[in-house]
Formats: sequence, structure tokens, C-alpha cells
Amino acid sequence: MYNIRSIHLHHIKMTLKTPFVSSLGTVKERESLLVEVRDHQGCTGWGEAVAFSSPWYTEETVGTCRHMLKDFFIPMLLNHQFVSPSEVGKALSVYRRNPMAKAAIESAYWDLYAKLNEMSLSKLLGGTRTEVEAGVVIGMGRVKEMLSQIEAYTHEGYRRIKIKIKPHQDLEVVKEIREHFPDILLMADANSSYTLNDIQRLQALDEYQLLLIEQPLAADDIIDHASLQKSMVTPICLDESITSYHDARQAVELGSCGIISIKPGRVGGLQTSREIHDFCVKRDVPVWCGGMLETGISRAHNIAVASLQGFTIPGDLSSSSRYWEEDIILPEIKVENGRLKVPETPGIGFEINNTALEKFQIAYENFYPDRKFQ
Ligand SMILES: O=C(O)CCC(=O)C1=CC=C[C@@H](O)[C@@H]1C(=O)O
Ligand SMILES: [Mg+2]
Repeated sequence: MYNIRSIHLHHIKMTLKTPFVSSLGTVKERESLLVEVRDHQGCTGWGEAVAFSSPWYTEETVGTCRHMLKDFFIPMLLNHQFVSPSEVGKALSVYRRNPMAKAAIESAYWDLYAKLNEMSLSKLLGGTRTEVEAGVVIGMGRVKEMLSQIEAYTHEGYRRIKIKIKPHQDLEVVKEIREHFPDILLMADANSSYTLNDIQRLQALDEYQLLLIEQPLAADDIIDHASLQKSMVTPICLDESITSYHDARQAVELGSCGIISIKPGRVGGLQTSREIHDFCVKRDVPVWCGGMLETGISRAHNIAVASLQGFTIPGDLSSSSRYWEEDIILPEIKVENGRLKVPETPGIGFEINNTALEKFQIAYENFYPDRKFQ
């Protein structure tokens, strides 16, 4: 049984080492909202809202997450007793959507529960892998620069490269990459920049043995993706379109994709991630764990999720140093030989770097249950 004393919101801002460019824009600074759930013994669980500052990727933002957490989710959860973290998502389901805000707090409850039970988060979720394969994402840029980044990352051992594409920055780029690196596992993310009118361009990509094409069509579409998938050999992977178990089930039933990217933040948390995973395993749909340019806290949750058996494609699980001069966890995440060790220590398996947290924090709020004993 949980005995929550307080919940804390840490609003932070970190600067990326280099700007990250996709078809939708450029991220230079990353704001993030960290959720800390604390019990009466001072044990803490951590989660992270992975929404961006503005609604360019999905409709949620750091601001909407804060609103949902502060005005609805935290007051409700603080006055609720839970036996298991698998119940938290269900309690939150009385509120519609807002999966990133929900995931932020739900995942903190999972971390705390795992710590209280002296279990790693991976074990608690049913993970079986002791290591996970690491992939890395390269933002849009000049082809020459992209080639040298791919060279460096493959040399570092990364098992899979993801690039960003959009109409007219696709075929030439992929062709050139394939000429230099015929054998790498390569995937391309379009972030919804195509329509069915571009079908021939997309079909032309079939020639380059891409592992998958991520979210070519509209961010909320599954119907056009089903037509597209029928006309292409390369598996379509849905990212933005999958925000719940329901979305995943419908997409698989309709044949809208051959692969699903599970981002725990995007689908409302760890319980839903596990349910989507279990469903996909039953339906023979490979899954992998996508990233959100997040801090080490959400990355640690992702590593635990990626340790589940059905995660057969290397995830966006790069080292802390890929984006950050300094991460807010200790030790920092470090890819070795293209792999990450799945922590065996309780909870997410990383400590909070309080010095870094203080440095990056721009706001802080505390919440206590109604029956005040603060
Ligand atoms: O976290 C990472 O390493 C990369 C994440 C990444 O590629 C994305 C995160 C968020 C928005 C997008 O531009 C992109 C994606 O769509 O998958
Ligand atoms: Mg994507």
C-alpha cells in the first residue's frame, strides 16, 4: 500500500548541445516537468512529462501538463489509496486524454513502488532482458554532415540509425546514406510531412531497405496509413497516431502499420505501454521504444520498458551525452558496445543529480493531501 506524503513538480530547462531539426521545426532548449512522489519515509519516485514547450509534436505542452497535474491529477491522486501502480492509470482515466501529463505521474508511482519493494522497475514490469540495444537519431542537416554523424555513431557502436525526412529531402538523402552504409539498420521518420498524393515518392523509398518509415501521414490518421501500407513493402511505423491502447489496437486491426513505436510518455504511462506491448506480441507486430529528447529520468523508464521481450528493434536509447552536457541523473546513461545495461537496483536504477536539478530548475511546487500533516 502506498502512503504518499507529498508530490512535487520541478519545472526545468536544459539546453541541447546542438539544435535538433525535424520536418516540424528545431528544438534548442528543452523544458521539462519532473514529478516527484514522496512517501512518509522520504522514499521518492520520479517521472517526467515529455511534452514540448509548444504543441508542435502533439497537442500537449509543458503548460498543459502542469495545468492537468496541478488542478486535476495531483489533487485526485493525493486523496486516493493504491495497492499497486497498475491502478493509477485506471484512476486517471476518469479524465480524458492528456496522456503525457498522466504518464508523468503514473510512472513516478511505478518507480516509488519498485523502490519500496526493492525491485528494479524492469523486473516489476516483467522485463526479461539484461541489456537493451541502443539506437540514435540524427536531425535534418546537410547530407555530408549526416554522413559523418552516422560514421561516428556507428563507430561508437550504435545498432540503428534514425534519420528525419520530408518531401524533397528524402530520396536523395536515403540513397546517399545507403551508398555509404549499405548494411546499417536505417529508419526514416517523416513526422507527418506527406499525404497520399506523395504515394509515389514514398513507394520509391522501398528500394533502400529501410527498417521502417515512421509516421509518414497525418498525426491523427490510421485510415490513410492503412491504404499506404497496402501499397508499400517497407513497414510503416506509427508514432504520433498511437496515444492509447485503443489507438494501437485499431491501427493493428486496420493494417495501418507493421510496427509500433511505444513511447511511454505518449501513450499515458507504463501500464498502457505494457498492454500495447502484450497486444503487439500476440499479433506479431514488432515494437520499439521511441525517445522524446528527454532527460535521464524518462530515458530510465524507457530502458525498463525496452527490457520487455517484444521490444525487438533497438530504441531511441542514446547516451546522456548525445544531447546533454550534464544530465540530471547519476550515473549518466552510457551506451557501451551499442548496448545499455538494464539496471538491477531498485526503481529506475539511477539517482537524481541534485546539483544539476538545482541548476536547471526554473520553478518548483509542492502538493499535500487534504488531511494536512505537513
Ligand atoms: O529522443 C531521441 O533521441 C529522439 C527523439 C525523436 O526523434 C523525436 C522526439 C520527438 C519528436 C520528434 O521530432 C521525434 C519523433 O517524432 O520521434
Ligand atoms: Mg517520430
